[in-house]
Amino acid sequence: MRQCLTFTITPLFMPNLQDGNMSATLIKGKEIAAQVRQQVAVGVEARKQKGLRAPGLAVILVGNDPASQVYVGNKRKACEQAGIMSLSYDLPEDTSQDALEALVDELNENPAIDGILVQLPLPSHLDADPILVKIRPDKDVDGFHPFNIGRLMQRKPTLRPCTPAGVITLLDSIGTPYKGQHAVIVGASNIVGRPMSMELLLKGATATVCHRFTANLEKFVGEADILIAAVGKPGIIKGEWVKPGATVIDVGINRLENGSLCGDVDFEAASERAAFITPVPGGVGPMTIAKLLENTLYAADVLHAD
Ligand SMILES: Nc1nc2c(c(=O)[nH]1)N[C@@H](CN(C=O)c1ccc(C(=O)N[C@@H](CCC(=O)O)C(=O)O)cc1)CN2
Repeated sequence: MRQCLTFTITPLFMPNLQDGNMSATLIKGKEIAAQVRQQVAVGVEARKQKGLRAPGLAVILVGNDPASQVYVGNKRKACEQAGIMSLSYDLPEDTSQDALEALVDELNENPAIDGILVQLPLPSHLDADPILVKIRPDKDVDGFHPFNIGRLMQRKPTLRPCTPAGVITLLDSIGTPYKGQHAVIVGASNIVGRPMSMELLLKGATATVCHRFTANLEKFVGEADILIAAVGKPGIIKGEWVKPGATVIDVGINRLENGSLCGDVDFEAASERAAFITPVPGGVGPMTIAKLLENTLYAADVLHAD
């Protein structure tokens, strides 16, 4: 029986009920992510005390996508702060499929590496699927490999996709009851929407996934006790659609022309109706990185314990 690493997150807030007017309480993902990262740092230090090596993460970036460069830079910095050894591979835009797959093969065999991460999206001439399948499932700290997705489907999650796992930690932090609640996920991507629906099912919520062919999105959004917006279109969720008292988790990170970031939800209007809401930036994004570190420590402690 494999051991399971569980961390406790301290709630950071109380509901915000002022003069009978509901204005949503902010779920401060950045602060919760800092707690998770601190707990990972403690776990890494405990390994060192036992004379074990630091967990190792290989981070592969292909090309020059500016957003990916920011995310990868933040992942490497977070590794350093937690005491995780990170190996950086910054490959040119014209890297071939064969070269990338050969690098994954090499890292699969490297005993100092517990996790391999290929930053997405890849340049358009590369096919991500065969590369992600090549990563050994026990080193797949992104949780994208069919084996790890299958484990999640079977209620036996091992390495869980980082963003949905981070959303669950945020929902747990506010004491979400799940059972009897209707969770509506808008967006059906492999990275977020689909695994998010599985995570919420495992928690006992009734999960509905909406996508680009869904007729009457407003109706589904209006029925959501837990609303997860993961589309990547600024303001696609109107504030007045939100069910009063709902929990709104905005996974969308959209960069506007003026350089500022916004989510998929019309934040101001939704805050008037929701009980809890995540901001963008400072909500789900930092949790993705915190969960990556948690997965890397789990791979080292549990999957590579021998
Ligand atoms: N291999 C992967 N590729 C991608 C993933 C992933 O989980 N694995 N997810 C996204 C991007 N992503 C992680 O890589 C990611 C996105 C956003 C953030 C974040 O912290 N955002 C900040 C704002 C940062 C900024 O200034 O732009 C926030 O929301 O506060 C972290 C990770 C796609 N690719």
